[in-house]
Amino acid sequence: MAQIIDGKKISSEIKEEIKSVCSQLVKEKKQLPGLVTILVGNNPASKAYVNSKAKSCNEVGMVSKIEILDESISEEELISLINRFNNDKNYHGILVQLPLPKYINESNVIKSIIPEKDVDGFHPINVGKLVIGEETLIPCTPYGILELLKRYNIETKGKHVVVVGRSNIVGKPIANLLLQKRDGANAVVTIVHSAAKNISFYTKQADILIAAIGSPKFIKAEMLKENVVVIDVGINRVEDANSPKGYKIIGDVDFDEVSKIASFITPVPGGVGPMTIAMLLKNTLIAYKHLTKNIE
Ligand SMILES: Nc1nc2c(c(=O)[nH]1)N[C@@H](CN(C=O)c1ccc(C(=O)N[C@@H](CCC(=O)O)C(=O)O)cc1)CN2
Repeated sequence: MAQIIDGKKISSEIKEEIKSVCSQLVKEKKQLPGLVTILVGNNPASKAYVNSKAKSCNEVGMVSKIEILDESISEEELISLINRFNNDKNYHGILVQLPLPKYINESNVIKSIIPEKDVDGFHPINVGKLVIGEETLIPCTPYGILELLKRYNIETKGKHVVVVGRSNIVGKPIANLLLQKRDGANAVVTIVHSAAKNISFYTKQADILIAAIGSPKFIKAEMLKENVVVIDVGINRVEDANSPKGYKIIGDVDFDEVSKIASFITPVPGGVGPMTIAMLLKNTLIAYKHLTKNIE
């Protein structure tokens, strides 16, 4: 039976570490790190994530602001708001909750955030730095996966990591990070996606499997080898008549079957998800440090 990788526990530990840094800043009467989160429209899941980010900021002692904008806002108005925060010294991190309404060009919006405040790590300058192995703000979910592997002492050097999914938020950045030699994981990486003719051919070779496809229970035990490490990034809402909410969250991996053959596995919920917010706080602290030079 696989050992559970407890993202909830690790994310709490990271938040405690950040909280103690913020307490020290208070003692030294220094400015506190600040994060502004921008939400366009009223997608219930996005609203919940934004509230959760603000709550976590408050818990660790960071300054936090939520800007909720009507779905009818124009791209120009959104970018002009971002520009205001680009120049606001109270906020060191700016995050625009995704997805955006279809009529707003996501790429234009991401590019309008100055790279120094881009705590999502989605700006092309930060993406480029990540790919060439330079220090930068790393997208929160991949950063969380690296932290889980590190804190569970899971060796990646020379291991074959198979990433299923090629999104800009998870698949591409985690593949690049795990590939890195200098200060990196030094793994052998394969990216598989929906156009692959025989996905199992690739997944069966994985020492570490990262599932980020957005398809409930897509990864089955017979697609994997014994003792594989399984990281499930999927967050899929499926109907559940037994839940008061009417739905439950499940991952991209068939947890019940796969946990019988894996050596380590992340659950959903409680695995990678909580790490996304913990690493957002960490990125806000890193951005603060660079912008203010207030911490060694
Ligand atoms: N600007 C961004 N937008 C989005 C990102 C992102 O990193 N930046 N990621 C996702 C949503 N997301 C954060 O924004 C996020 C997703 C899931 C969780 C989480 O803690 N999940 C829990 C389950 C929560 C539930 O019950 O609904 C878990 O897996 O245990 C946190 C943050 C898309 N948008």
